[in-house]
Amino acid sequence: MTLRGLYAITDSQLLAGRLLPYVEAALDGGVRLLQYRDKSDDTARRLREAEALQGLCERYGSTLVINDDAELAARLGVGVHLGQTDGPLTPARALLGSQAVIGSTCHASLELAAQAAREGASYVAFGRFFNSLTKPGAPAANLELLSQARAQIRLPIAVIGGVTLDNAAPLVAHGADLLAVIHGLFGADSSAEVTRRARAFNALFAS
Ligand SMILES: Cc1ncc(COP(=O)(O)OP(=O)(O)O)c(N)n1
Ligand SMILES: Cc1nc(C(=O)O)sc1CCOP(=O)(O)O
Ligand SMILES: [Mg+2]
Repeated sequence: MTLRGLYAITDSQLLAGRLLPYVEAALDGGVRLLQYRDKSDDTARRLREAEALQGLCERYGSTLVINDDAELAARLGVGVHLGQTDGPLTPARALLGSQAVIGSTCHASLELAAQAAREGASYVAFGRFFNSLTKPGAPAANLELLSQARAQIRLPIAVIGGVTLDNAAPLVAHGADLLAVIHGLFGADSSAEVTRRARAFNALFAS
C-alpha cells in the first residue's frame, strides 16, 4: 500500500463509547491507515476492539496497525507500530511477514531512523512537533529535523504530536508522508466533523 496521507490513531479515553462510529467516520473521510492505540492491559477488550476495527478496515479497504503489541498484530494478521521500548523490529518483521506495515518511533533522531530502516521498518515516525494533549511529555522534534530526514531517508516519514488542520501544512511541505493524528481528528463533537477533518487532512496531500 502507499503510505501517504492521514494516519488516524485511536485513543481509548477520547473515544470511550464512540470508538467504532468515530473510526468509521474517519474511514469514510478517506483514512487509509489506522492505528489501534490502547495502553491498557485489558487483553480481552483489546482483542475485541482490534477485531472490530479490522472488520471496519476491511470494509473500507484500509490498513490496520496495532500499537505496541506484535503478538496481537500477528494474531490478526495486521501491522504493528513499535516504540523504542516496545521490542525489536527484526523479530517483528519475521513474525508478521514482508507485507506487513511496521512503524518505528524515532523521536528526533536520524540515527534511530537509519537503524529502523536497516531493521525492516515500513515507515519511521518523528515527533512530537507541537504541544500534544495526548502525550504532553513526548520529546520534541522540529521542521529542520524533518527536512534533514527527508533528504536522508527513503522510507515514508510519519509525523506526530499535536498535529491539527491549522498546523499540518508545513509538515507536508517539509516532506512528511503521513500525518499521525489523535486529538486533531477525533477530538471532534460529531462523527460528521471527524469525516470533514479527515477529508481536509488528506486534501493537504493533493498537490
Ligand atoms: C505513528 C506513531 N508515531 C509514534 C508513536 C509513539 O510510539 P511510542 O513511542 O511507542 O509511544 P506510545 O504510542 O506507545 O505511547 C505512535 N504510537 N505512532
Ligand atoms: C502517541 C504519541 N507519540 C508521540 C511522539 O512524539 O512519539 S506524540 C503522541 C500523541 C499524539 O496524539 P495527538 O495527535 O493528540 O497529539
Ligand atoms: Mg509504544
